[in-house]
Amino acid sequence: MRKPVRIAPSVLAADFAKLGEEVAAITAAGADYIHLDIMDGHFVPNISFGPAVTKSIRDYSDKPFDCHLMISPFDPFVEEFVDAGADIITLHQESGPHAHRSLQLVKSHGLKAGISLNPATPASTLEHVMDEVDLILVMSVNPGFGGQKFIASQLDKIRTLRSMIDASGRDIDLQVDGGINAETAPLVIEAGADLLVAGSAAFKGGPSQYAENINLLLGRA
Ligand SMILES: O=C(CO)[C@H](O)[C@H](O)COP(=O)(O)O
Ligand SMILES: [Co+2]
Repeated sequence: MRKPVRIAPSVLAADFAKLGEEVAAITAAGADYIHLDIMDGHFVPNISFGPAVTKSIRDYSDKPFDCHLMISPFDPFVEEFVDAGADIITLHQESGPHAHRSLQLVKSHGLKAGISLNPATPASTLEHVMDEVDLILVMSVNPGFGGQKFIASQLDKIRTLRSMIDASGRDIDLQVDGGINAETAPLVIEAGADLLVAGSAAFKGGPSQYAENINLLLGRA
């Protein structure tokens, strides 16, 4: 049976000068997870923030911290994110040669382990790690920046992954990230996604708009 669709607002689009308050406000507005985009200026062409900032905002929400690590190497930083209060840590399939080992490393800390695919990476690359993953993240933009346009070719990949997850019989979240708004959210949900990341569309208009933004994305408006 399909899980209810949930929302993980990305704080990349929040006001960084008041990040704690922003996290509290988006939690109160109905966020299911808090999505944290970690960028290193090496794996992706942008730098965001790291474990120290993650830890500093941990107490502003009681929702799971969903850490999307766009970094290479990945393994040496896992423990710092565990200590910072991460609940889910997602690596990129493309960020190193040992994804299976990296997933096991995350799980060895008792956390949920996710794996993400860039737009050019096929679903089939996950065939042999299905037993290790708790979350699969389909990037519907090239990672590195918020506010980009949704890449429609990823809908087929979402459908393929939905079939792979259903066939596995395992409880795996199917997350989509990048360019999610009121127009694209229904498309990815129809294709099989059950966890939506939204940065710009969740945080637009300031705190008074956050609940309305989330309701719109989840089709409740
Ligand atoms: O991982 C990301 C970028 O690499 C972000 O989570 C994503 O881009 C969210 O921003 P938006 O909803 O504005 O596209
Ligand atoms: Co992200």
